[in-house]
Amino acid sequence: MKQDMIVILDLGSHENTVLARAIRALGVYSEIYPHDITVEELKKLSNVKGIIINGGPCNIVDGVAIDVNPSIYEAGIPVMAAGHDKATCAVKLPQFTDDIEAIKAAVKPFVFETCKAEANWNMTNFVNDQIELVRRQVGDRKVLLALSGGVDSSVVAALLLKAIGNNLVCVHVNHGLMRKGESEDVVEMFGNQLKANLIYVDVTDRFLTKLEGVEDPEQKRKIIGGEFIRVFEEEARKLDGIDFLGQGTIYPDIVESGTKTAKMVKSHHNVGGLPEDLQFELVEPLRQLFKDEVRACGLELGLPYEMVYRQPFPGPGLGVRCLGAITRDRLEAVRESDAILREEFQLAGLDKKVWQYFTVVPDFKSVGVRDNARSFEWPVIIRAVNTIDAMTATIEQVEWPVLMKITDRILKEVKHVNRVCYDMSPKPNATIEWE
Ligand SMILES: Nc1ncnc2c1ncn2[C@@H]1O[C@H](COP(=O)(O)OP(=O)(O)OP(=O)(O)O)[C@@H](O)[C@H]1O
Repeated sequence: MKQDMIVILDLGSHENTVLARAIRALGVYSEIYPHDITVEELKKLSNVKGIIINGGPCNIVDGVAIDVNPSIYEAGIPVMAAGHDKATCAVKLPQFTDDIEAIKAAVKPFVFETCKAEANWNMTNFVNDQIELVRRQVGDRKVLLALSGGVDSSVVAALLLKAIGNNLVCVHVNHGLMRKGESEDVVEMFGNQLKANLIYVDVTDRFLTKLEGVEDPEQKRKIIGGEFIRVFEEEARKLDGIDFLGQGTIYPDIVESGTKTAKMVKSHHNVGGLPEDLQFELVEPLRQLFKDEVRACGLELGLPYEMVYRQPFPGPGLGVRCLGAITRDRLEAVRESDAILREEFQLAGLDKKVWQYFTVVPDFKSVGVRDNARSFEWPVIIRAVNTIDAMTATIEQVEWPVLMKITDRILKEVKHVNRVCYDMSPKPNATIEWE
């Protein structure tokens, strides 16, 4: 890492990541470390230009107020504290809020005037650094990567491809629960255009057979996740001489699973659950990036806008939008109606505005009329929500004519459907997904 860095010491603030993002938005790289880091550990990090002690409400751990190692004040690195009265440094600020612009303004003088940090954090430098680091780590050995077509694994794939070319082996599993055209796009982009070493496995029948008659959402998720690992494992065992596993781990995954004051510890993002005898060393080139930086990195690597700004998609795919026990006809209805919704949202310019939008097909029918005769068919439910952090969500107020056009197309083009509804429920009380 050649870039200058401001180190944030986590003293129980909820805003550590906002602070890190604010500093990075100023063009200076920043990372969060536990409050009790030692001077020796600090000195091992490259190019540390300054330290910000970030105090906050969670600074009592197991009944004891935590504090930084006093020797860090003597490390010869400028120190600033926010929301920490006991700090013994010259610059002290009140506790930060989550307003990124306000934080940027507050820390700017410290970062540039006191620490003399250079604004050299940008994606061109990052990509060049990572290519060098990956080459150093991997040498001429091989890396296996599970490539979903999602933002994270796609950006990892593009980066590793630049770094090690055909020593990267990508595996894309089509479990039959992908959106329309999604697996085809992965093959087109990575297989045909970028000429990656791509193994494409279509295991639709295997997944749908496993899922037959399974109604419980948790059970469905478990089967899909478990079966995915089995398929991936089978493919991995067929290959020779793979030492590394590429992963789309990003910085929030690291922070959430690693800080000492965090109340909620989430498990590390990975292709978890691989058997122990399949031992790989990990290659995680995005582990320093926030999601918006991952997207910027993808663009820097030349991936198309639609791919890096793809809306979030649940791991179990359309499986949790085909409610109850999955059947092929309803799965097809979800896939086709979702494709129509995406097309029409794009035409109306809503694809760049709405955070997540999709359709759901429940496992009950209603009475309708088709060709002058009674019909008994499925409804399609449209959902379009906005959120900042996925903890709460509001409903997009889609213009009536857009909804009418989508409804009209779904009723005409999607088989076995006679009704379209719009889900008006915010989170809470509803969740974003139905299952
Ligand atoms: N169908 C698939 N084929 C190959 N790999 C997959 C598939 N689904 C998931 N993966 C792998 O599992 C990882 C975690 O999947 P998850 O659905 O949680 O995606 P994510 O965290 O949104 O990441 P991504 O943006 O890469 O999809 C992915 O990054 C990818 O490596």
